[in-house]
Amino acid sequence: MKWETVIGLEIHVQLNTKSKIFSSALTKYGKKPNSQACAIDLGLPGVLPVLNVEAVNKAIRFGVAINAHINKRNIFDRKNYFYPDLPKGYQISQMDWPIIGKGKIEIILGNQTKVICITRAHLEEDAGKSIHDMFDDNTAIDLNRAGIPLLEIVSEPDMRSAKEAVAYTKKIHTLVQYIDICDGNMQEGSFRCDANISIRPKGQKELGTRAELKNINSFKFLERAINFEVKRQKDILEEGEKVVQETRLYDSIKNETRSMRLKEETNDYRYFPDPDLLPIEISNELLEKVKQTLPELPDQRKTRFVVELGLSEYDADVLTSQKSLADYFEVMLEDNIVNIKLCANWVMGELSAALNKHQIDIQNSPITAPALSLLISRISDDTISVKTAKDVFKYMWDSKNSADEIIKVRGLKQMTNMVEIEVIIEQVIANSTLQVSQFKLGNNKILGFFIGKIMELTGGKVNPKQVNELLRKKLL
Ligand SMILES: Nc1ncnc2c1ncn2[C@@H]1O[C@H](COP(=O)(O)OP(=O)(O)OP(=O)(O)O)[C@@H](O)[C@H]1O
Ligand SMILES: [Mg+2]
Ligand SMILES: [Mg+2]
Repeated sequence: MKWETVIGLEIHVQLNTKSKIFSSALTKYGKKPNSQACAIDLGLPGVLPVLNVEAVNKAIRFGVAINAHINKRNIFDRKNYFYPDLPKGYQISQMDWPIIGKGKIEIILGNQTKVICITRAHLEEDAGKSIHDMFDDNTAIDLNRAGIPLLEIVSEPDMRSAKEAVAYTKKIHTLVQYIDICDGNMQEGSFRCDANISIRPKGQKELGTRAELKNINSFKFLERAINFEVKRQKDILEEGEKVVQETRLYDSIKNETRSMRLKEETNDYRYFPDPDLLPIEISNELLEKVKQTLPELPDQRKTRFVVELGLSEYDADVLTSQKSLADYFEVMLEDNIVNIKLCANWVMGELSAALNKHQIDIQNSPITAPALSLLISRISDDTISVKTAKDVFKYMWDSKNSADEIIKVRGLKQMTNMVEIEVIIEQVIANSTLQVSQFKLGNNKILGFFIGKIMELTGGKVNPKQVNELLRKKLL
């Protein structure tokens, strides 16, 4: 039987507000357990939640950025369930009237574009955290996370493969950082997703039964978890059995998913409007204001890179996939607008590789954008060859000295004296009679041999293009 995979994602975006959504407790990550939880987060009797307007503004920013419908009147509901990390016995969320309604996200896979519909995005508070490994057999609860504002973005079941799900998630991950509503830190859990997966016979309209994989916090795990789950469900159906609707956990070490609990139905939560909170009313003025403060969005920036800077779609896509990467690149162009393509290549190549290898964010790069820009100018003005530039880059990385200082101190400037270069070329030709005769017999590849020798003798300090031309002349 041919099966079709169906995926819908719930992405939890932690909004980067200073204080919590309903209290003034701070939201900093990594603080001492329970040092950032106040009476409101604990749900003690007699307290009242007070809405943090910043969280509302940030949710609206998302809605405006994806051009979604915004519910100008939206309502907080109580979602009731018992769990030790939820002291109130309910989570404040939004059910029937979410702040953001329908919207769309466009993803690109290879050379195909696909639209993924967004069902809704609602505001809610995060729960606390159970700590199982600190007190022997006891479990402790840290409520620092309780009450941190989340925007849960729910997609339609529109994705058909793990790759599409990853592309969609990455797109949202990039966007929320561009519009500065989330720090995007997946390791710290600021951006995580639940993947709902089902399969159905190809051509069938009705959806199959879904399993929900909770709290996935890396793109790699998302892809692996979905692929594992799809295979598990296929095996079940092919055995003639039924998939059960349940919540599962992805174990990244064993690369498998395990059942956590049967999935609750919506009505198990006994949702009802929170009587402690007024509906949120969004005025046209506020909407207008948010629109005006929105920065250039990733797609717009990408288009500008293609149209105005002449970059390829691919390069523009890579460079704009991270706001900080695109910012760095644009600072380089301030002094180097003639070498756009070369700057792009160095950011995506040498620099990204070094940052990756040392696990450093581009904001903390030991080589700043103006410094790299200068290095590139030294390639384009023929002071050094590309090969030498790669060495200079390494010295810059380690020493933080400028390209010019390094070139000077290490004597790396390219030889420009043609007479000297000619002498070396003639010397190489004179010592390579066999290779010369091979060249004369039509073996053009042998040129590489000569170039290699010349590079060796000059320590790479010659311009390969010049050498190539001269060499051909001398060999004829
Ligand atoms: N049969 C299905 N196969 C795959 N995905 C599905 C299927 N049915 C629903 N989905 C997806 O599951 C997600 C459901 O999220 P939603 O927040 O609406 O409800 P929930 O998961 O039941 O509730 P909760 O927020 O409590 O986890 C959506 O992304 C939706 O597209
Ligand atoms: Mg949900
Ligand atoms: Mg869910």
